[in-house]
Amino acid sequence: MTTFGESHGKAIGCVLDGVPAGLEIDEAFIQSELDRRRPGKNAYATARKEPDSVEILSGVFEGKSTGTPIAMVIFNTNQKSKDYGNIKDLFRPGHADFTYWEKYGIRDYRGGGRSSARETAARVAAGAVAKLMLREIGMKVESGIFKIGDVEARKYDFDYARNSEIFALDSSMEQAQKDTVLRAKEAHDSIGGAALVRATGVPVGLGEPIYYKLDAVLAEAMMGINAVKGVEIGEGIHSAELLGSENNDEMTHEGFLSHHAGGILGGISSGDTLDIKVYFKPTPSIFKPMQTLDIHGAEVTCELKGRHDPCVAIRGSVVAEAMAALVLADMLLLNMGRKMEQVRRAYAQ
Ligand SMILES: Cc1cc2nc3c(=O)[nH]c(=O)nc-3n(C[C@H](O)[C@H](O)[C@H](O)COP(=O)(O)O)c2cc1C
Ligand SMILES: C=C(O[C@@H]1CC(C(=O)O)=C[C@@H](OP(=O)(O)O)[C@H]1O)C(=O)O
Repeated sequence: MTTFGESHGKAIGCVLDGVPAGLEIDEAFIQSELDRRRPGKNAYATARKEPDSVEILSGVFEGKSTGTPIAMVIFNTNQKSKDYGNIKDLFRPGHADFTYWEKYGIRDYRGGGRSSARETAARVAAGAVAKLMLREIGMKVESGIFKIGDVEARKYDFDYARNSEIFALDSSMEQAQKDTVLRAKEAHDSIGGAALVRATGVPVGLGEPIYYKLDAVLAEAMMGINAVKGVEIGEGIHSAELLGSENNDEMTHEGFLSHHAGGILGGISSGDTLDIKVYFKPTPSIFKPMQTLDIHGAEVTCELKGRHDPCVAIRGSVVAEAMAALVLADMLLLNMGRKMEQVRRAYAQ
């Protein structure tokens, strides 16, 4: 996948290459995935209202993939770029303004340009196609928010079906998480959070033993999402506190007796459910005055306008799902023909 476009430009989109021919492309499903990530839906998201209607430009004929690049476009409709005039010459603390300016010497300051997570809509469109492919072989990728600020769900048991309201299932926990977001928002501030991405139906054998380990590739894909600051697989950093006897997943004919490895051993999927925790920092653009520098090097106060998410983890979790689906789809294709019997079968006369 490659993406293009800026937050306040004409459009954003993606080109997805390598999709096998003959995959049924359910456009309604792709749109429904975009609707889950779409901004402007509720009090927990940025107020920027974008329909995020996706249009397929190529690679699909009579409802099926043709094996050629699938290009998709989403037009921007609600930029309100005037609100960003006051950040033209200054660097928002915590955002990419400073580094883009230093690196390129030119910056589309309207809503962060290319550094805005508006771009992630295109990833969700591509991820939806990957999900369609995974679906055909019984794989599913879902996510839920397990932590907002210090409000953390103890058991990660989400109602994935309510996928536009992705908080913990436990209703008192969900309320506490929602209250935490609204409190931060009312204080003109923002709050961090974390999502659990879960893939089920994953076959044994995805991921390469050394250079393209499944956990390494997933971590790179997750860290490539705006505002992601940490990724854990399975027990993750907590495993550093455990004894081997506590952390090992013992095996029986019924399967693994526990789930600390998170579905990956030696960089290769074990056939167990895949568990990836993705940690998002708080939204950098907040409505409290902050000290910063301008492009001339003067110390100035940054007072922001514009429309921003109070907690990026909520919509970010949908992006994390898309990235996981893309990685898994890649790994499925990479895993073809790794045994001579598969090669013989594929080329049998
Ligand atoms: C779904 C999503 C929505 C986001 N919304 C905002 C936002 O409204 N305002 C903002 O300042 N940052 C937002 N961010 C985060 C910035 O895009 C990100 O912090 C910025 O590009 C700097 O990159 P870094 O945090 O990875 O260093 C969002 C991130 C995601 C994943
Ligand atoms: C528009 C979206 O989210 C945006 C992500 C974002 C950022 O800095 O990441 C900043 C805000 O928009 P703008 O680029 O206009 O400042 C958010 O509204 C979207 O997700 O579709």
